[in-house]
Amino acid sequence: MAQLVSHSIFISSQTPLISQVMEKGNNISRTMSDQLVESVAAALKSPQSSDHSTNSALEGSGGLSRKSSRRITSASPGRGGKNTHIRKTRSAQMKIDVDELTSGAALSRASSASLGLSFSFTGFNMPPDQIADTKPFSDDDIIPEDIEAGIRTKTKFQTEPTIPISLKFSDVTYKVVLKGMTSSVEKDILNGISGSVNPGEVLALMGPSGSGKTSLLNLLGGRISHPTIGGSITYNEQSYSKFLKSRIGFVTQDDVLFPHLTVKETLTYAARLRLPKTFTKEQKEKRALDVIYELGLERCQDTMIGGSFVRGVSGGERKRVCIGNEIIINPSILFLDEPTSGLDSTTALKIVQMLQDIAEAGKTVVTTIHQPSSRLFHKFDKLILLGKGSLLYFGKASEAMNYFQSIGCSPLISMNPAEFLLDLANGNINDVSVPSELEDRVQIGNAEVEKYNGKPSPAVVHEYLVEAYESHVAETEKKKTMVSIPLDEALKAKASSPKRQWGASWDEQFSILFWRGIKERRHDYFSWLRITQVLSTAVILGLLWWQSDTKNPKDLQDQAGLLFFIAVFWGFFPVFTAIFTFPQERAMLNKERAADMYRLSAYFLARTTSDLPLDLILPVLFLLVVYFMAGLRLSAAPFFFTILTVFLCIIAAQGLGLAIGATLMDLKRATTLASVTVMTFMLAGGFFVQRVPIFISWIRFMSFNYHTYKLLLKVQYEHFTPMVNGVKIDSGLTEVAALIAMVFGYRFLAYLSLRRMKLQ
Ligand SMILES: Nc1ncnc2c1ncn2[C@@H]1O[C@H](COP(=O)(O)OP(=O)(O)OP(=O)(O)O)[C@@H](O)[C@H]1O
Repeated sequence: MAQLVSHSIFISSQTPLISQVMEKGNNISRTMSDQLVESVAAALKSPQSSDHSTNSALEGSGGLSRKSSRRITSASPGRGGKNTHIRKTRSAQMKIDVDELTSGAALSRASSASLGLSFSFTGFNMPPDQIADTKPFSDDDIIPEDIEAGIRTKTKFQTEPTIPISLKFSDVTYKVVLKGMTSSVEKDILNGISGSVNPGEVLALMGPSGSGKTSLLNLLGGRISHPTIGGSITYNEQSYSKFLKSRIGFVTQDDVLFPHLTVKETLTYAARLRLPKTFTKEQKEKRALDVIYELGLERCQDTMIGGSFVRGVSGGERKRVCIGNEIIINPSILFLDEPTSGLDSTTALKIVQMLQDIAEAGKTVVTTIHQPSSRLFHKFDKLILLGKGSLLYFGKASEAMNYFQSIGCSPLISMNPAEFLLDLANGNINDVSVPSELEDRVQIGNAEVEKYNGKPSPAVVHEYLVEAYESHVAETEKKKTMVSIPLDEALKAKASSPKRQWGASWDEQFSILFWRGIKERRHDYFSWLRITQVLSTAVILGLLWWQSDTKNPKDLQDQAGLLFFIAVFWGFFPVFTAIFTFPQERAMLNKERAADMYRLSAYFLARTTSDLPLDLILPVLFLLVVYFMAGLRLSAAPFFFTILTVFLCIIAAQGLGLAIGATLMDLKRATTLASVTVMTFMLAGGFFVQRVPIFISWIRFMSFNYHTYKLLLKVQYEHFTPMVNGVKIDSGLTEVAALIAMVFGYRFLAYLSLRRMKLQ
């Protein structure tokens, strides 16, 4: 019954729009409008099927109806000022009128909408081919007139219901301690920032470089936890909880992506790791495809992302992949740090338009933005203007200019509002009229006055703006944000649940990360450079020790030298490749762990084992060449044991590299430490020096070169001599045990270091 009532309300709220669409039939295709009317009529006749039919009428063909209605509103004379009103009327279930929020009615409407109790969500039901027909975000889609009018010809971003989250923050402060050589100083990054943003809204954080936008975004997104953070940040009136990690999408300023994965692989792996367990593998893969089509990435879906050394997709496409990575989970809140930086104005407009669409689907969107064009500026619902970490304005973006006018600051020439606001925030008042109160603050005789041609200095302007905001707006806005918003208790409880939500089981996480690792690094392993390096070393060794024999002690000593070199070569190589593993992936690991994409143990095991199959192919090739060219013991068992010994050495050495990399997380320091360690292990390896002083002899037992060398001697010579070059040949069990202990011990150390890094 409730559904029926809300359904009728919905139909009636849409009726004026539908009739407008019909009246302006020349703006949309006849067929589409006919379909629309038929579907609505059918929906009215059949309440049972109404949800779906109305939905499909307004959403399925909705791309056109919406577009048409936008055109109508923008084309209708005398309606210019009502554009936003009509947009809001249309998406009444999603969009919340800020003023209404104080009564709480709008949020409950938005929350019920987001929970699927209304009609506007269709879920990701459209098959990709149909979505492709609508061409939602292709570069070819935007027709020039539409760009001019700031209108995009696409369907809205559509997802299944999500938990609506209202974000409030009050008096947020943040300071950092800067440690100098002799003393430490505290630096205030944010000084008492308050504001709020609700489902259905886009909040833009604007301000000059260094004003604190990224810091505020990170705090709001739960990305910084620091004892020096003050004030309160709440999500649906509750503080940050682990559950929120899976409900928050966070697009960082730098694009953190794997360069060798294609767009499709990137999004598919993200979907498989992040979407809830309730989705099947096929559904997750379909979601990835849907996002590809939604973001207009279909033409580059099989192109590698690329990076500094690999040519890949364009900057705009890469940014869209980053956004796709986050919207794939259908987040309740989406945070974006400078999503349009470095993009041309058309691409930037497309991205901001998409954010607006996402917000209209009931999500909360917060984005920092550097210098938006006026077209972009008008797409934001709310605005925070920061200057040197202080709040200069918070409120509706559309009212920002009026506010500054009301405190006596207005542009003297026509300018983009964003440019004007940034000038003010920078304290630059050229081409800006300022109130006499501000001019009176210029003190004659002050050295600053000369410098700024008798105008107030940037510091004075900043002070005036902060005071003006405090006295005119701050209290009213704070009161508004203090108003409690009624929300379903079950939802509240869910959003504040301390429980984490993993998208995949541990086994699945391991398997996905394992295959992702292999795909990402396949190019490294099968690079001809690496293969040539190993094979050429093998051939040179084979030629130098060509058909060596062991008939007399001198020949035996010579051949033992080859065995020692093999032990050193396969100890050195893996350390220096493994060292890069974690420092190189640090940004990705931080990003993915912050989003709770997987357990650290699954990542660690997958990352350290996915290299193994490929790492073990090269030594086999190497030994096939060296073993037979150098004429080592020709029999199946010794050959097999030689390979096994080298494998063990490689895995132990890799462990050391992983531990050093994970502990230091800095390539320069890690390579320095590794070169000293590897050299020490080599010198203590038993070939160069036999009579090691007793107080330092323990170092041998830590050297994988020493154990590998001893095992290789045993495999080759145990049948005819008990000692070679002063090294005693024994059962080999101690060496095997020592190497196995290193394989696990070093890895355990690396794992602990990664855990510690997370705690930091
Ligand atoms: N951990 C930190 N240690 C020292 N200084 C910091 C730290 N975090 C932020 N800052 C400083 O705080 C100020 C605000 O930084 P933030 O990155 O938030 O600015 P922003 O407005 O996002 O700048 P941009 O637009 O250039 O990205 C800067 O001066 C920055 O150097």
